[in-house]
Amino acid sequence: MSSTYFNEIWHQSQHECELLSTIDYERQHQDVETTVATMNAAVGSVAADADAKALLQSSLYEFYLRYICLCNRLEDVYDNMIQPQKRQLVRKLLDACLGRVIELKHDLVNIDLMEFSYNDAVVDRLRLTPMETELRVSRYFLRERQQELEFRKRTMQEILVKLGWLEEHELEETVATEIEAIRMLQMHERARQGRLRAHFMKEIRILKEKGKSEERTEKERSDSGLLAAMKIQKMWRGHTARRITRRRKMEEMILIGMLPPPAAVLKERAEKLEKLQRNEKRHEAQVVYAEQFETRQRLVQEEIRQKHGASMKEDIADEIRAWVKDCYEKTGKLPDFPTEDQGGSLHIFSRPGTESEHSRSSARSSKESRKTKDKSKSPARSGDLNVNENQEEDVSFQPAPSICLPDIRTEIDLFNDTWRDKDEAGVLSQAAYEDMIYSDKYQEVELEFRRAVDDVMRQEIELLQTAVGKKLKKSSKKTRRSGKKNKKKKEKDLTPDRTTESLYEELVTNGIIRKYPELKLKQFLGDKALTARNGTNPSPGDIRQILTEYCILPLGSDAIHNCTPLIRSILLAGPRGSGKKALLHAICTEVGAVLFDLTPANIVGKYPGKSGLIMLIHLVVKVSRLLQPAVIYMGDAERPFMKKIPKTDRTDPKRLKKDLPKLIKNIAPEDRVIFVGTSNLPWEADQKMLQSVYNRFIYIPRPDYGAMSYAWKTLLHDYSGGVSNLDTSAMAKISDGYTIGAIDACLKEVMTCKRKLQLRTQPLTNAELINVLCTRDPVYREEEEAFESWWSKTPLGRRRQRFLELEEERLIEEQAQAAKQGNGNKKKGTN
Ligand SMILES: Nc1ncnc2c1ncn2[C@@H]1O[C@H](COP(=O)(O)OP(=O)(O)OP(=O)(O)O)[C@@H](O)[C@H]1O
Repeated sequence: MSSTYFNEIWHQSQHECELLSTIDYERQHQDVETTVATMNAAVGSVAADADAKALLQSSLYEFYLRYICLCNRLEDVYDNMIQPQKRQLVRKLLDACLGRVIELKHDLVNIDLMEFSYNDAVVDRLRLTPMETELRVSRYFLRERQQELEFRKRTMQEILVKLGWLEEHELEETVATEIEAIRMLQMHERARQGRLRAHFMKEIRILKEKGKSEERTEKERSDSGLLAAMKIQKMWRGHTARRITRRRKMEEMILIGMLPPPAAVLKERAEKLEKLQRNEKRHEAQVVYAEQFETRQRLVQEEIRQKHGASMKEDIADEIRAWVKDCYEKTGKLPDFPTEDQGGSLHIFSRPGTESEHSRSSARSSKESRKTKDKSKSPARSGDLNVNENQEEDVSFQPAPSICLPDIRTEIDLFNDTWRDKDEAGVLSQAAYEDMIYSDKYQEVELEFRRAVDDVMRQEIELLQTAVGKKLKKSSKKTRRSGKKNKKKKEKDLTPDRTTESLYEELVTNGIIRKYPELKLKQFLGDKALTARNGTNPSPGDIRQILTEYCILPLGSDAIHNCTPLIRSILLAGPRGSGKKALLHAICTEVGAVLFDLTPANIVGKYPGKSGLIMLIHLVVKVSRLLQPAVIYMGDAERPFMKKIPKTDRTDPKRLKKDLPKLIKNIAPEDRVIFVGTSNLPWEADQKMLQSVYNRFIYIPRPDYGAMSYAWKTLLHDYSGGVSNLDTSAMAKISDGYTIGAIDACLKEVMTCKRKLQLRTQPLTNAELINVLCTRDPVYREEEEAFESWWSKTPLGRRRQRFLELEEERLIEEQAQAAKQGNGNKKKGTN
């Protein structure tokens, strides 16, 4: 597809984003106020309350879905667009929209009091398929860090080889040259011809020997030869006709989708598709143009500095002096010069060109302060559901004010000012526009010089004030603020003289940082739910989406992380084989994170003693901060908080009990680090402790029929190479209650190398799989109930429970009132 196509999509998306954000903005400022007022006023009225809530939910859900579709489109544009200035803008808009999706998600969780939100009516109204509502992980997370990730991978391999845990040849990726490949082909072809010739000679020899031994007449021999030839012909013709018919039938079945294509064809197709998607040429062009853009920016900036620097400084200084003089003449006093925080001399003059920049920068600074405020104080946007008891009682569902919407508006304004009406007809080059580089850099240089001139002017005014006899009052604000900063306790660095590389090597050597299998999130099989479900029974697609929103997006981009509610830790709970570790690996793979493993069994005997433990925590916190994004993992997350440890357990799981809450608290709001725990038995832990460590609790249930059927089909195809045509729907029904992990293990056991070779002559039967499957334990109803009951005791579960109880009480009250009224009316009627 051409750049013009993506340009068009971009313009359409901008237009839609403008519409969407305008309505969203208005809704935030008017709709919510009225809705919340209605909600608060309607304390006694069940119907009004429920209506208001439903209205708000459906409105938020609609925005949520529309933003998701928009983000997917913008992501596609960003991946394919080449022009660097447009890419810059699309990237900012994409990040802001992704941030808004996450904000809306948090609002929905607050309203639904469930981690998963559904609203079939909205999906139906927007005419969306479940696939369209799935948020895509941005490809730029990995693509723009490719070199860094490759370097890190190589370093890890080298360390592992040095330790002797990996074979050296695994390191070398043998890429054959063209000549080597031709030589190899020639060698094999000669060998093949040699084998054929040997075979042929052997047959001739056998025939000769036969001829000698059988003494027959010439006629007999020719008759029997003719007969034999006819027989062979007959057999061969029959065989080829059958083969052609079979092939045609197969092709027809594949064409109409009744059979999956053979593995080789599928692989070829997937490779072609991937190549097409990768669009390597566009990506190479992006890099080239981006480099050109950077070089031009640097050169233009230097040129402006040299050409206009002196006159710019003079003009600014003259302007300020004139202002001071003017003030002195009018008031008889020397004015106070605005501080740098206030914007310096920009605060005094609203110059064209500089004003917008100033307003934007001040908007940004105020936004930053808002962010820190929000992340540290406001529970509504903090992402932490472990609030105190009073808040737990609070079942109001007020959406929090958005931090991302102003960002979206800024980017839209920028687009409207610069790009919307730009005449690009006939412009085929994707190079950056020089005039834009010039004006951007001019403003930047002017700001830079203004700051320098402001400093000088401040000193000048100070001198003047002392000369006039009035001492300058120092800004008390600043000193107070710096005093506050100094009060902040700084963490002690236990390893000040060590390089990041040496710390990394130490942690890899000790197995704390570990290699993980590369697994994409889409490899976690299963679709999104087609219809609304209850909160504890999400589909695999819903789980993929929530982990994208809670973990992958904030870890993948700084911009998204800074504007979304902070989630420091998450607990994945589910039965054995439900894919908890697979999801952890998918999170790491999608963002290229470094994985720290603090599973109790993994740290046994490492960093012994109290000082050792302090060092371990210090190293994990420090290195994870240095090598962001990072995931700190703890398997068997319930074990540090278990009330009773079995005597057979020699892993000392309580070792980290006291330090875990501290470790989580040490994850600073600006760090792209997340703590992920997994557990099969979360109810065995002390719930208070568990809830002091984890911000979110996600239950991963066993798969439903749809996911199971899909998993059987996919896994069977992978294991058999597309040869087996087993009835997977029957298997999905039979294996109801098992996890996909159990199916995977079962297939691994049945599909041995020998069995795979026999598949063509001896097709796979259901009985073979069932025999192995029934040796494994399914997820029993009791276990499922234990998970559900455990989830209902998590902070969100408790809030939901409380809300349901209140609803029930109100409903009973309402019914009682209705009954009273009914009786009164009856009495009136009889009187
Ligand atoms: N939805 C799924 N899609 C694809 N593969 C899955 C899915 N669920 C589980 N698996 C596969 O099942 C196997 C076991 O999964 P995994 O080890 O992640 O489970 P787990 O929940 O961590 O188990 P345990 O609690 O026993 O450690 C893995 O090979 C994983 O890829």
